[in-house]
Amino acid sequence: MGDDDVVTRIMETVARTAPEVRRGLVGRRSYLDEENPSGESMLAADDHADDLLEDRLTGIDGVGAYASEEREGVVDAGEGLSVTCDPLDGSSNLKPNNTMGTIVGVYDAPLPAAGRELVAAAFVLYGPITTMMVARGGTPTEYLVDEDGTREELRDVELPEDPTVYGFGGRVPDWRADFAAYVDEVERELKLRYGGAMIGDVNQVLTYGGVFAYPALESSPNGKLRLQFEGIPIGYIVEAAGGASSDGSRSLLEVEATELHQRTPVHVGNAELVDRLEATVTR
Ligand SMILES: O=P(O)(O)OC[C@H]1O[C@](O)(COP(=O)(O)O)[C@@H](O)[C@@H]1O
Ligand SMILES: [Mg+2]
Ligand SMILES: [Mg+2]
Repeated sequence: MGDDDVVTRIMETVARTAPEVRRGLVGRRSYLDEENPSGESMLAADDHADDLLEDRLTGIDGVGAYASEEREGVVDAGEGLSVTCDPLDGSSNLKPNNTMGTIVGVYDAPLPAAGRELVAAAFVLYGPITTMMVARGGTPTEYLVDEDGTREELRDVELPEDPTVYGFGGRVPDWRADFAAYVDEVERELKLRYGGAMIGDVNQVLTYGGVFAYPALESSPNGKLRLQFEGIPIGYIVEAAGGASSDGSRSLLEVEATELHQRTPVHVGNAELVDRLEATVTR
């Protein structure tokens, strides 16, 4: 099977697993007595989604490695492409029954790998309906995911030219002065839409235009989000939709990946808003 067919199988498999992940949320809203490699508490739902995705994705002929936010090392699955997952992005939203997602990256290289090695990226959004966004070279396509995991193509996604929304993570007193100055400008022009799951917040930016950031913090100079599982796939999708991504000084796709669980500041959205961010903050 050529790499292109393997990517197709990966995307079909993620879609087929999505309704199972969604059904598995029920009854898994409690925290385990465990931390993930980033030192964060894990919900039973994080663990369950990770196990499901690992099982299904490593079963594909042509997938050689699986890694996720929820496990320390890389699972060896033989020869082939490397798949990364954030099995549940925004899982602290499960308790208040709010939006969450699954983020997937496909790399043609051993992990950790930089953005230039990415061949496709996708996310599933568990909102009022289940949708999936897939980017593999061209403009991203949004799909509706049915209850049996089949996909119906909805639209090609390009960022609207007139942005309207913003959402920024982290506690405001923990923001650096340069980022706070940028926010001061942006909030005069756009309206706040922050839901606490990057995937939901980024999808609002893809829909309405604007900017999402989880910036460098005083207490955490590399921010919160993970480059491999979150930053690179989301940067790739937003850039494919005509927008831009940045760690504060360069595209997220240009950041070197030295550790599997390394963190990075994440800023994505309309190019003009990301350019202005880069001109305002120092990194
Ligand atoms: O609770 P905070 O600090 O606002 O963090 C929210 C951010 O953390 C995340 O939940 C991190 O992702 P995980 O849920 O996959 O750990 C993002 O989705 C979100 O943008
Ligand atoms: Mg996440
Ligand atoms: Mg997660």
